[in-house]
Amino acid sequence: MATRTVAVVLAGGIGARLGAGRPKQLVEVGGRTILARSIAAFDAHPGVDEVLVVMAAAHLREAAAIAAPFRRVSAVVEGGETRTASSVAALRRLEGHADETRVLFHDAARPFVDAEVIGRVLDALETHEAVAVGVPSSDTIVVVEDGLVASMPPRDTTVRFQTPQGFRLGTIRKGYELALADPGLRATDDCGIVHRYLPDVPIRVVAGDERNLKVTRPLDVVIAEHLADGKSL
Ligand SMILES: Nc1ccn([C@@H]2O[C@H](COP(=O)(O)OP(=O)(O)OP(=O)(O)O)[C@@H](O)[C@H]2O)c(=O)n1
Ligand SMILES: C[C@](O)(CO)[C@H](O)COP(=O)(O)O
Repeated sequence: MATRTVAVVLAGGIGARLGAGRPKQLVEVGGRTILARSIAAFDAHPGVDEVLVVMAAAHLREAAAIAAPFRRVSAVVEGGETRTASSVAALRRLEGHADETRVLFHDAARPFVDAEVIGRVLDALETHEAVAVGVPSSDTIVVVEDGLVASMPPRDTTVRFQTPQGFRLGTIRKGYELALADPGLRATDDCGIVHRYLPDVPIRVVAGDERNLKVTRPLDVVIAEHLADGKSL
């Protein structure tokens, strides 16, 4: 049987930083919810077989209604308290899938992910077990400890991570198995799990896109409306 590809759309957050009074993925930009836009990108991609949506318990019904028209959505499942817990909820749902399955984790809050970015991740998964998406930073990135600059990596060695992040299912399962046994577990993304708990697994970084922004704060909605209008950045 051909290797399957599952896209996990992580929509389990509450959008505290946006402060819209409801989860930001339920907010409309250009007349369509952020969640619908994110699901649509994967549902329409020829390399994706199945889309799994993870949503906060209180909004499962709204998410199911938004997901209903998309034919590749297999389920809308309840997430957890943190993004990490929502990724784990998705992995539990994928327990019956083979280790070689390709799995893409995407922030529902990035509604302008496009087919080229998704395609680059899938292509890189042919040769790598873990793949990240990055864009160059125009700012200098520094590591700060106790209010003091601890290190300044040369800017041309840094990128800003976006999603989707892609993995062979067996690899990310193993990473989370080790992570969940660590009482000090803290991670902001799924590549962070592989980097920390499976340090021998190389994570390939492919080019992202500035339009693939994460709607996080009110200014991001202004930019998202601009992009939804078909305008360029
Ligand atoms: N418990 C959580 C927290 C976050 N996410 C998802 O992970 C993505 C990135 O998270 P973030 O931008 O931080 O979203 P929120 O947690 O909703 O935002 P905030 O931190 O401002 O509350 C989002 O699509 C969000 O819905 C999730 O699935 N489950
Ligand atoms: C996964 C991510 O989008 C990569 O930049 C980011 O780490 C998510 O962070 P958030 O605090 O959950 O928005």
